[in-house]
Amino acid sequence: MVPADRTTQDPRRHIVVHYGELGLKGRNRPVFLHALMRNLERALSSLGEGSVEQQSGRLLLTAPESVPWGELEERLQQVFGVANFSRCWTAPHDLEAVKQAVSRALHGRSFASFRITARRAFKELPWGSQEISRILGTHVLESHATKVDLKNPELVVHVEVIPRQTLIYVEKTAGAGGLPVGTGGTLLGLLSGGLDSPVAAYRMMKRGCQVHVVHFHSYPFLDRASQRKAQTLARLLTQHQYHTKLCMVPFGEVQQRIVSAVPAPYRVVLYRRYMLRIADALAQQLGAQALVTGESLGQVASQTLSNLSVIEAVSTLPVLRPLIGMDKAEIMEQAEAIGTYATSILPDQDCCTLFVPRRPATRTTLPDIEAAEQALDTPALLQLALEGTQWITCDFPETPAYASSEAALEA
Ligand SMILES: Nc1ncnc2c1ncn2[C@@H]1O[C@H](COP(=O)(O)OP(=O)(O)OP(=O)(O)O)[C@@H](O)[C@H]1O
Repeated sequence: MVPADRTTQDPRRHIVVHYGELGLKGRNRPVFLHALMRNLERALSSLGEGSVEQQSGRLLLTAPESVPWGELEERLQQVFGVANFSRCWTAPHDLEAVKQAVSRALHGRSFASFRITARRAFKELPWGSQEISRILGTHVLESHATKVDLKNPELVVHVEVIPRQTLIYVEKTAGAGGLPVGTGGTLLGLLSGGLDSPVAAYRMMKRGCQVHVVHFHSYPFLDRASQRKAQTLARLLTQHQYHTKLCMVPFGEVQQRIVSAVPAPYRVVLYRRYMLRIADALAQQLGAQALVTGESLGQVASQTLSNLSVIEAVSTLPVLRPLIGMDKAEIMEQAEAIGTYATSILPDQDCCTLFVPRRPATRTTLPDIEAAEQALDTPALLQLALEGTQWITCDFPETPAYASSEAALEA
C-alpha cells in the first residue's frame, strides 16, 4: 500500500492543531496563544525547518515531509494547551482542488463506511456546509468502494473552510490538554526520586507553570542513585516545558546535625522543615512564586494534617500539593501515563531513609518543634546546604551543556 503522503507534491507535512480551554480565555487569549505557539515551535525545533501559524481559531503547523509522523505525534502530544491535532491536507477555495486534496488524504485507505463533516469558519463562499458534504461525499463514493454512514462511520473526513484555504483531515490525535507552559508563573518542585513528586510537578506544568526542581541527596553518606533518578526524572519532565533548572542540594550533613541534636520522633518533620527552608531560598533566587510537593494526606507519618502545617510554617511562599487528595493507586496510574513510573521505582536510598526513627511523631505541634530546633544553628545549616548546591540545566531538545553537567555528576 502506498502511504497517503507520497502522492502529494508538497514537501511539507501540514498539521492542524485545535486548542481547548484556551479558546475560553476572552481578552487574554492572545497571551495564551502566543505561549502555545512558542512551545509548539520549541517542541518541533530539532526536526527541521517548519512553521507555526494562527488561522481562524486553530493553529497550522508545517514540518519537513521526511520527519516520520510517529515522531511528530510524540512531540505534539507533550505540548500542554493542545486539545487535539491532525495531519491535514490543504487546498485553495476551489471545489475541484478540494476534491483532489480529499483524494490525497484518502489515498491508500480502505474503509467500509464514511461521513463528511464540513465546517465553515469563513462564510464568504457560495457553497454551504451541506453542499460541500454532498459534493465531496459523491466524490468519495466514486473513488472508493464504500458507503455513507452518518451515525457510525468507520472514517470521518473533516473539511474546514478557513479564510485563506480549506483543510482536510481524517484522524484526530488527542493532545495533552491543560494550559501552555509559561502562562501560569514559575514554581519550584521538591523532586525526590520517588513516584509522587514527578506527578505533582507534571500536574502543575499542565496548568501552565514552569516548574524548576530541587533534589536533596545524602552523598557521600549514601550513593548517587537518587541523584541519577532525579536527573532522569527532570529530563523527562523537561520534554513538556523545554527548560528546567535542577538544584542538587547536599543534605546529609544537615541530617547528621538534626540527628545529633533532636529527639528521634521529630527527625522527619525537621528534615522536611529544613528542606522547605532551603527550597524557599532557592525559589527566591529562581523567581519562583510557590513550592510544589508530592504530599498526599495520610500517606506517611509526615503527611498528617498537623505535621503538614508544622512543616509549611517555615516557608515564606505558598506550598502547593496537587496530589493531596489522591490515592496512591491513582498517583501510580498517572506516573505510568506520563512515563515517570519506570524510573521512580528503580531502587535507591532517599536521603530521608537515613537515620529514620522507628516511630516518627504523627502529631507534632509548632511550639514543640520550634523548641527542638533551638538546639540547631539554622542559618549555618542553610548556608552549608546552599553553598554545596549544584545547578544543572536541562533543555529539550537536549544540549551539549546538559550532557557535560551529567558527566560531572557521574564523576
Ligand atoms: N530527597 C528529596 N528531595 C526533594 N524533595 C523531597 C525529597 N524527599 C521528599 N521530598 C518532597 O517531600 C514530599 C514528601 O516526601 P515523602 O518521602 O514523605 O513522601 P513520598 O510519598 O514517598 O513522596 P515521593 O514519592 O515524591 O518521594 C515528596 O513528594 C517531595 O516533594
